[in-house]
Amino acid sequence: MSENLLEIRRASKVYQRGLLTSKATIALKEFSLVLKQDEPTILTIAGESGSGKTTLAMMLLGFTTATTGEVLYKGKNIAGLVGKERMAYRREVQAVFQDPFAVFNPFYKVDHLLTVPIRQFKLARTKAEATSKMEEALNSVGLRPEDVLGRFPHQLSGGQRQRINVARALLLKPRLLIADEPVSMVDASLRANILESLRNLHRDHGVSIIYITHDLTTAYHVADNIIVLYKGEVVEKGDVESVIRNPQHRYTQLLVDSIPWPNLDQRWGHSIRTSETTNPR
Ligand SMILES: Nc1ncnc2c1ncn2[C@@H]1O[C@H](COP(=O)(O)OP(=O)(O)OP(=O)(O)O)[C@@H](O)[C@H]1O
Repeated sequence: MSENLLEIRRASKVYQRGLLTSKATIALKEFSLVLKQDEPTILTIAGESGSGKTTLAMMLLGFTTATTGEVLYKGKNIAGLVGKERMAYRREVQAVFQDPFAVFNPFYKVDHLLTVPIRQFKLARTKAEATSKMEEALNSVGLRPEDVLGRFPHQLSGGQRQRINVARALLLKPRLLIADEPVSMVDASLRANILESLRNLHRDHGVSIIYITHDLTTAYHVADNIIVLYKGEVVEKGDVESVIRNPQHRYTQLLVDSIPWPNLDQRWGHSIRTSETTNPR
């Protein structure tokens, strides 16, 4: 029997009242999920603003804990990981966030973002090995090392910065990548490129990806399966093709219908998915 890479068991997150309100917010309600170790997949978590997507990402990365329920990584509750296991989890579960600028320190050259994990996780024994790993990671996201290394973050485009983030994740050879709106702040012309880097990460290195987005178009191009969240609850799930072509829940229907599919498809569908047709519905 295959061991689970990730299992979320009925996780809920309740934010207690804020300064101006006495109401508690249920950001996520009894959310469950299983990803198998030997079946790498790309799963989209879709939903509009406030549906609980980021709360889920924060929970998976251990930045916030579930109010009830649990998150297990390779069978162990992440809240209880210590020592080597915690280190392995921190290395094997990586994230790429929405704002490609936020993770960079403006005072360091972009190399810093790559050399820190190499040092922290002891990924190379010599400087030459470190350089070759960095170059390999950059090449695999379609960047030429000579174009980006030695530069400061503001000297790069948003698309280049986000691809460096993906390269950083790649360097660590994660088992699971949490990509929270990774292309929503990137120029449309570069989106396909970055999403393709993510798919390559999945295809070539067996990385499972949880792709969090409000945008069903990119989800359709990138993901195998989808879970639709509405106000913290799962309203629909299944393989992305069936859910988008034939949405059952009213909310998913609204999400699908609000998108001008044909135009978006024509522009960058084919490089990412080979089997699609022009209009999914
Ligand atoms: N730290 C917090 N304290 C109180 N309420 C919060 C907190 N973080 C999120 N919430 C609330 O929880 C709900 C879910 O928020 P969350 O950020 O997970 O949604 P989201 O789907 O990621 O939205 P967006 O796409 O806008 O980022 C929202 O109603 C939000 O206001």
